[in-house]
Amino acid sequence: MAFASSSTESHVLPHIAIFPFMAKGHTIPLIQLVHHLHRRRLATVTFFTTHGNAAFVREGLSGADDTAIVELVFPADVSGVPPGVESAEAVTSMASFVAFAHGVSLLQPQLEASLAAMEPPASLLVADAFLYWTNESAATLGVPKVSFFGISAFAQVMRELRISHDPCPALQLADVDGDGNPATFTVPEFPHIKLTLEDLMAPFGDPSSVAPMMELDSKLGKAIVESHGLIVNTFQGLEKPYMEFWNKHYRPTAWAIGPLCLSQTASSSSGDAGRPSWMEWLDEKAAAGRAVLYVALGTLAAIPEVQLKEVADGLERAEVDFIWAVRPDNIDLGAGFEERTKDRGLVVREWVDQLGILQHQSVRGFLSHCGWNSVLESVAAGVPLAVWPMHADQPFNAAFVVDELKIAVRVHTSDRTMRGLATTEEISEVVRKLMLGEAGIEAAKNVAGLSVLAVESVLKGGSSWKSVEEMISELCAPNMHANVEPSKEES
Ligand SMILES: O=c1ccn([C@@H]2O[C@H](COP(=O)(O)OP(=O)(O)O[C@H]3O[C@H](CO)[C@@H](O)[C@H](O)[C@H]3O)[C@@H](O)[C@H]2O)c(=O)[nH]1
Repeated sequence: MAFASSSTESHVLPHIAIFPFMAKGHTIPLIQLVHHLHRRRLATVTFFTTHGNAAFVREGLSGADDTAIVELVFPADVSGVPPGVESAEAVTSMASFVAFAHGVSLLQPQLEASLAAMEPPASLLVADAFLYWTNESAATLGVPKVSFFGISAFAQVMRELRISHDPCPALQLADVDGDGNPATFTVPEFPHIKLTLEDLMAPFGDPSSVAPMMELDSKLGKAIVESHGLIVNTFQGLEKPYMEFWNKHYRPTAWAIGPLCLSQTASSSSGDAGRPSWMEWLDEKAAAGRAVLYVALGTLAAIPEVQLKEVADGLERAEVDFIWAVRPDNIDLGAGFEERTKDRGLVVREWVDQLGILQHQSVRGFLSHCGWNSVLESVAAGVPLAVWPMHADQPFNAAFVVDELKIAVRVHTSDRTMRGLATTEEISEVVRKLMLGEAGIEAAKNVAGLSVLAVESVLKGGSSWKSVEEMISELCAPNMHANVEPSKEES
């Protein structure tokens, strides 16, 4: 228990090495974790990245100024990875995502050399589950290792239950019902949860990539099991049943330490750049008593232009006020769209402070692809969602926020697959339901309650506040170095 509650400088602080996967949605929460550790003086941190990602990381870490940043050299000539690509956002298909994850694994010798030279030695390595090979590095150097995966406890549990029940063959043979709805699998352990084949297979991307993605998935699943712990960016008030289920049936021990987005103070997230023009635009909307929809569809999925034009038409038809953080920045949203909607809408083609936008008093709804960070930020800000899952863990998140938490309405594609088109009519209808309908009012009421719990969990004495301390206390104890084999006992 040497490092518990180390709020004074008289302790020798543990030294934590943190290595995120090179994708914004995976790096941002670990940057936020550094701010948390820094603010509470719980540890000193060395943060690993590559040259191509260093500017983003340095900006994110400003304010946590005693953090050491180590820049590794991303390997050149990785088959299937375009030259110069060092972040998953630039990867355009699941096949190249697998190649990219392999390219990242080639950083192993550099990581190990750096860890071996670290002074003082690392007390703990926190690494993304996509960096499955870091288990071996940590074991070689005698350092305990914690996995971070960035998904919800719900998705983490559903991922395991999918493996143990394997309902996919039966669902493949099942017919759609008379209304065209796909067959569902009822999760026996949580009978209120119903999942479709699409929900279960979307984590592996388009059908042609299923085999290599499953192989990667099993490597990272094994790496999680063989870690000394699992960090989950969530909080008990949101996901208690799933955290308890995980800790009862699976290993390693999982700690709920979020929402990490609330760890980053305003000064560390907005820098010195002053108030951006879109925040001033939102101020004007608030002054005029207008409710604004925020639209952002993630950093990873490359959404075809034809689909984004449907979104634009849908927003125009819905006649709601909106701010849309669109990407890629050069996308064409259709002739005259921005001009025709300029009194109601604002299209932003830069990186924005998403949490800042969601926390703005004028923002009353979020049309999201349902990435877990976006969901948590929306919950933290008390903003109800319209969710349109596209791949990875997103369909699990959508089922959770729509069916269980009742804080969101669902966007459906015309063929009910993740790759199908969400039409102008669908976008318009769902957005109006969220911003103007009964469903939106109900979702807003529910999310407001969760927002209070989110804030409480990260305040002094809150469940996430305590979990961070417990994790460090348990894993950075001096005797961990004598025996870093994770327990093989089934719990
Ligand atoms: O202009 C922008 C755009 C994005 N963000 C932030 O970028 C993050 C995006 O994360 P998320 O909403 O989770 O989306 P993805 O980047 O798509 O996340 C990937 O990683 C997540 C965590 O593992 C998964 O849940 C998703 O399915 C996966 O696509 C959030 O913190 C946003 O606030 C900004 O701050 N400014």
